[in-house]
Amino acid sequence: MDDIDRLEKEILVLRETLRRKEKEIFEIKKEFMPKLPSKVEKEIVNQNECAKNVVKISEKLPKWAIERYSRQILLPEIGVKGQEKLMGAKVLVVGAGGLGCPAAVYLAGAGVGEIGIVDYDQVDLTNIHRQILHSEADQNVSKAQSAADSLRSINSKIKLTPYNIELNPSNALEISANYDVILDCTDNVPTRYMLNDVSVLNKMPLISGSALKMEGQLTIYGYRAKTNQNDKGYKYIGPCYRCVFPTPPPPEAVGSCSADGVAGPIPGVIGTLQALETIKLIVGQTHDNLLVGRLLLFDGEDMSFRNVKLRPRNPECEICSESPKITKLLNYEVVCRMQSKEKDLDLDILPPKNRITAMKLAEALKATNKHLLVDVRSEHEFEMCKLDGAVNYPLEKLHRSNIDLLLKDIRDCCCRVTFICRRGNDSQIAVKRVLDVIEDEYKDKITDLTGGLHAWSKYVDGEFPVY
Ligand SMILES: Nc1ncnc2c1ncn2[C@@H]1O[C@H](COP(=O)(O)OP(=O)(O)OP(=O)(O)O)[C@@H](O)[C@H]1O
Ligand SMILES: [Zn+2]
Repeated sequence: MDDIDRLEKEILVLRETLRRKEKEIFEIKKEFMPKLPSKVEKEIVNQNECAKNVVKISEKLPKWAIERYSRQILLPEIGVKGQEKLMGAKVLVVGAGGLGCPAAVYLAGAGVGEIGIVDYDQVDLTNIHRQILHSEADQNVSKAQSAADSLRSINSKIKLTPYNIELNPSNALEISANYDVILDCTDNVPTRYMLNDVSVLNKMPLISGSALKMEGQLTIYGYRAKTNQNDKGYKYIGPCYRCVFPTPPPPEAVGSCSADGVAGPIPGVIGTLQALETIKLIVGQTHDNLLVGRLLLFDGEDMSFRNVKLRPRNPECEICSESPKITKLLNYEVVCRMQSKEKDLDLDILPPKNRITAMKLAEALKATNKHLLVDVRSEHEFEMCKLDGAVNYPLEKLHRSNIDLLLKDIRDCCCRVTFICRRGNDSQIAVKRVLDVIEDEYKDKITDLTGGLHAWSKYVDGEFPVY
């Protein structure tokens, strides 16, 4: 009996050992088995499903896009949704110059789905210090084409359409209708008014930049936002360009890069910020964060950025009011009384005897050294390059009060006098002013150099710089 008891006890101990060993094996196996969801674990699974939804959205963005644009997708301001919007957006950049080049670089870099670039001009050596999409090898190539080629090398995943044409009232509405946003990167008043009217008529925001000398400006015109009060669903928040500037400025008050100069980084800063505003607008930032109803002023001399409030939207505005007077595009060169393209037009205000060609002047200068050359360009330009022996009387200082000094020079010289400028128009104005006051005996001896220093460089001395 004792033996039976002892054996039964041994079996119990062995069973206990077996259970323990089985538990150990179970614990080891559990590490490699999927967990069964508890209540808490179920919630985690649900969250993961939400995460899966986010992943599902981001699945619209292919791997290459997530990798390529990751640095901006990481920003809460852009994120996956913002990137999708950027990739679906169509932006028209008008002008592939100082502003258009940097603006387009950042738009292409950000992956804006379609970029149209309009410019009628060809690349010139004087452009390259600021128009960063063009290189020396692109001289005389269409700017629109050169810009599109450079942008393609920055981002081959986007659609680029170069328009090697002048945007004008006959084509502007049709071309821009293919886009969501317009960037005004041009340099002339008629085109500014036209782009404003295009923006209002086609209901698309206009990101407007300008840069001259050491200063730049930036704002957004024609910005509309969703509203519930209105059946149409949208209303204007800020002004349009006409609300702020109902009438064009007088032609003489308008400067240009070719006449007044510009430091390359100025349009670089403004064009870059045009791209930033465009990106913010596309990803859906509200007007509080955008330059709507305010103008950003950048002064490159003291490095200040200022915001000034713009005039509010004009309820009587000719184009963006409830009952607009302007319902189609106009002839903006006539309305603004100025040309959109800088053309080498001859003022032709002098009689032929008071004009001399570059070739004739070269012969006359060879024949005698008693020929006074009066250069009426600015002191700056005169310092840049001048004809041998020329004296400088800038046109802006050539008024009745100080013209006497010049008349004395002419009388003392008692020989022929030729007035010179860059293209041959200011020199005619100077000759006219002098002819109006000088004695008759000197009148036949006074001429202007037809076509100015550009003609001198073309017909006499190819080494003379053209700028
Ligand atoms: N209506 C228009 N259609 C197409 N392109 C335009 C229009 N108006 C202006 N542009 C373009 O806008 C660009 C403006 O560039 P930017 O201000 O740097 O001046 P630019 O004309 O290249 O140089 P510069 O004044 O020194 O000769 C130019 O390339 C010009 O050809
Ligand atoms: Zn308006």
